[in-house]
Amino acid sequence: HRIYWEFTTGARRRALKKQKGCLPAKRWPSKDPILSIDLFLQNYKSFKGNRLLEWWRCGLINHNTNTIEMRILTQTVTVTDDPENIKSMLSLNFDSWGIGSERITQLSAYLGKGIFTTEGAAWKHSRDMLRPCFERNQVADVSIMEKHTNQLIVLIPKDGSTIDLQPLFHQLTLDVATEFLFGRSTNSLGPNRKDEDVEEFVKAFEYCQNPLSEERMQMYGIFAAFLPDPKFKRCAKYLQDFVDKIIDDKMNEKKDSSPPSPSPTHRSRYIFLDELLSQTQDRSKIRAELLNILLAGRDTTASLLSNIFFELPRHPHVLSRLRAEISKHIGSSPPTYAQLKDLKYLRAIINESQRLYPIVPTNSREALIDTVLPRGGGPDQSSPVFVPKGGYIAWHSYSMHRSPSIYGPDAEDFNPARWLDGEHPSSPLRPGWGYLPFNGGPRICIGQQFALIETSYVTVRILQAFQELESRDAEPWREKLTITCTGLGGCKVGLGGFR
Ligand code: HEM
Repeated sequence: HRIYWEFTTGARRRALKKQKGCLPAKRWPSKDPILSIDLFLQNYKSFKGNRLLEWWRCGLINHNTNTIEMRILTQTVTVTDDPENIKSMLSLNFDSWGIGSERITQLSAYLGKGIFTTEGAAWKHSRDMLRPCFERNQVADVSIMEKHTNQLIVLIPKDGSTIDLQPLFHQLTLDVATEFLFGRSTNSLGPNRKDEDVEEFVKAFEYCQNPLSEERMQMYGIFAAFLPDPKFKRCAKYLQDFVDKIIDDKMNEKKDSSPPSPSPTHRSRYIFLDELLSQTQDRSKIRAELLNILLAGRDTTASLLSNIFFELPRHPHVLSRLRAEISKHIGSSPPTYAQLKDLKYLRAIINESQRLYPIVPTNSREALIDTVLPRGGGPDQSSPVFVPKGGYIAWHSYSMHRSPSIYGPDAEDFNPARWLDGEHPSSPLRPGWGYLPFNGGPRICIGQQFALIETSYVTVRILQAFQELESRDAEPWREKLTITCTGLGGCKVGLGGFR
């Protein structure tokens, strides 16, 4: 078998390496030459201490490289924060890379088969069905956001007492996403809210996204990752039942000859759930598509809002400049889409927040065929690196976004001015593939514009409503890493000067 392999696959690989001039990437040294147990334990300890992202970033810096190979237990992973390598995987060489069998297995277990868990024709079909939701005229209709943001503002204490905005942002983005995509909101912030159902749903989603929860790590320690998890199954079932209820309600509404329209704006909107129901009656397919899009649209924008309101009160000059921009361009009335697009400083704040705290700070792809990364091999890391079929590459936007070679010596500071031409030594800043909050290439985030408008809308409305914003948390930002990343301590603030 080995001789046959050397003459076929082996010979093909050697030829490819020679043709492209491939050299091996640096290897992260390990005390245990077989399973790298020491590296596994260091990863585990960093994850448990909520500092895995920093640990990886420091690893790359300390090894003086942007691309490094690491063996953990039975798997070899190449970690890179080199924009050229990321561009090659996500765009130039897109067809050679898949989202990875591990991701498909893990996410399908609770989401089913949808845009996040499929590839090829099935993925394209899901994406084509979703695309009309995010056309300009859909995203520009900010009326949905007004209603839900008002409901959130009602729930904020007006006397300046401390409130954690993070859970409220999670409810808000769920309410907005369900109304936008399904034509019917979970309305968890509304006056007649059925809190318990939505709370359970959010908890179940969070559990499934983070099977290595603190609860399980405390119970089983390092073995948590390898033991069966009955709670995961219960949570996955809860998610399915919750979404089934939305589907049933919609079907019943359709059966009813004169359905009460929830809002006049809906009649002209493209509603994703309506489109799904017109294409298939297969409940598991509909459910999977809904859960997939909820994974994307829910906690991502909530985490971004939470990070922005974490930073704003810590930088009074940034906050007052933003207030000045809002009063100049909008005043105190609800903003329009066009006005929001005009807020250059707000956009710089959003960019800066996503730079320092990317919501998807690390991601991976699996080689579908023998292929190469353009850089990272050899003593100066400038040669291509060979990646065999099945090889895993993890890229690290978190460390790329903090790289002084792209953002200058103050890369670790929160400074929105770096995004404004002429206001920072590294200006004009054009990081290209060195800035990737929404990914790039054919699988770029389809909800990017929607997320930016929602974030801008909510930020403006809260600042219009409250003249005072204070941080009530002395702790620095720390990561809470699941498949996305949010601030561990939430977003504790005091809001006053209500008008
Ligand atoms: C700040 C908010 C958001 C961030 C940072 C974000 C980021 C991302 C990233 C990095 C990906 C690529 C994932 C991968 O390839 O592995 C992605 C994909 C996606 N996002 Fe977003 N996203 C946000 C908000 C939204 C919203 C609000 C929606 C929809 C309502 C959405 C829908 C999607 C979808 C459907 C995909 C899958 C695209 C595909 O595979 O073709 N996202 N997002």
